Amino acid sequence: MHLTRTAAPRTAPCRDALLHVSIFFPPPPSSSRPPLACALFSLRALAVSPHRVATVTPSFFTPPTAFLPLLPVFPLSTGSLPQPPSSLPPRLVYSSGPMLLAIDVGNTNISFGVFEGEALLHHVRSESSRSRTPDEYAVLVRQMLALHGVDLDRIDSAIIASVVPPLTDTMVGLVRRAFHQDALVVGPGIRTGMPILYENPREVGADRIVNAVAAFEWARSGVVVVDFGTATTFDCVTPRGEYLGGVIAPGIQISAEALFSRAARLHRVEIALPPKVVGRNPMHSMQSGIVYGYAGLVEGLCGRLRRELGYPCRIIATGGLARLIAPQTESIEHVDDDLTLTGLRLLYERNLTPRDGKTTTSDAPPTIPNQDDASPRSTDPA
Ligand SMILES: Nc1ncnc2c1ncn2[C@@H]1O[C@H](COP(=O)(O)OP(=O)(O)O)[C@@H](O)[C@H]1O
Ligand SMILES: CC(C)(COP(=O)(O)O)[C@@H](O)C(=O)NCCC(=O)O
Ligand SMILES: [K+]
Repeated sequence: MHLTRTAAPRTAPCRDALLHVSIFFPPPPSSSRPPLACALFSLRALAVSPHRVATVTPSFFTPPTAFLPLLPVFPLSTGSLPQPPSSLPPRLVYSSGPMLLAIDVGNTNISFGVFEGEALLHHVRSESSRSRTPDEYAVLVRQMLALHGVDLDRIDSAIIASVVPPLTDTMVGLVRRAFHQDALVVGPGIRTGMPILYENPREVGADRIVNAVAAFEWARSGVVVVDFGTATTFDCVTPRGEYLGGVIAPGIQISAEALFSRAARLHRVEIALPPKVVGRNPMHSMQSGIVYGYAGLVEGLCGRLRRELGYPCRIIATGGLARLIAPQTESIEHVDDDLTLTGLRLLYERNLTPRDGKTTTSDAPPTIPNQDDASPRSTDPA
């Protein structure tokens, strides 16, 4: 499908090591410094090593081409600014294009991701509070994004996946108030490109579909995605890219909370790796049960799923505690903290029209059926 969104800067997602830097400059007429000096000055002032700069997003640049001299700044800089190691060449991106706000509403946290093209530039989180109003969320999100240096005027589209029904409309309201846009909501009628073989596709959690879409894009084969959220979900995609269904298990944190609150002598412990499987105090004993017990749950379920599915499948994980559990398992091959946000971006792109670059849900058979669709099965031909 041809996309009409402004061509994206392509930056490899290497967020562990690299930073995305937004620098705010005074408009050229009022600035006494040339842009190149401004960039060096700003990075030094922020104590940012150029080694770690993945993208630089200059704001208030008019016109962008005036700042092309910035491009060779880091690779060529010598003297007080060190040369980047050859294994980590800085990837500088100069752009002032539109940005997409992706909102993932889980039962514990709401994640807000800002994409420019395929690059996730910023990621902020808030708790999933049902008592905040859309106005309160609008202020909160604008402030959080501004703190990250996001040029808020560039957010021209939004997509929401929510598994907390009362928060869905709140998020739609937030996007209207804060960004004057109508958000696309993942639900009945949107194109996913993925046939949904759940008995009743309307019952499956939007986050599970979003994860499945991103996981299949990653694997391009049969795949199981494990999301360590409030619940731990396992979602299976066939080698043909069909969503089959999966498993909902009690999440790690809520399982542990049940243990702490129901046993009189057990107090809350940090969910962390204990030194050994054999715990010799209450804290280590509980940590062992929680972490290794949960790793066992994951291994057991992945084995059963593999046997039942009968096709080779890759296994990818995401969610709050994925990085703690995944290394304790043999089945999980890869952890992607941003998998759900990536899935939201993919779904947004799949619902763009080539005509005007805005999303529509009307001109193709939906994958998540409308509420009045009597058929329980989805047959997206995409
Ligand atoms: N960065 C983190 N480090 C440790 N625990 C986390 C982190 N993020 C989330 N958690 C824990 O993981 C659980 C699920 O988080 P999250 O993935 O945000 O769930 P949901 O999508 O259901 O809102 C929560 O209980 C939270 O305490
Ligand atoms: C299973 C879930 C509770 C997971 O939510 P999360 O842990 O991400 O907050 C959510 O996807 C949900 O409410 N699903 C509806 C039921 C289903 O998917 O079958
Ligand atoms: K989630």
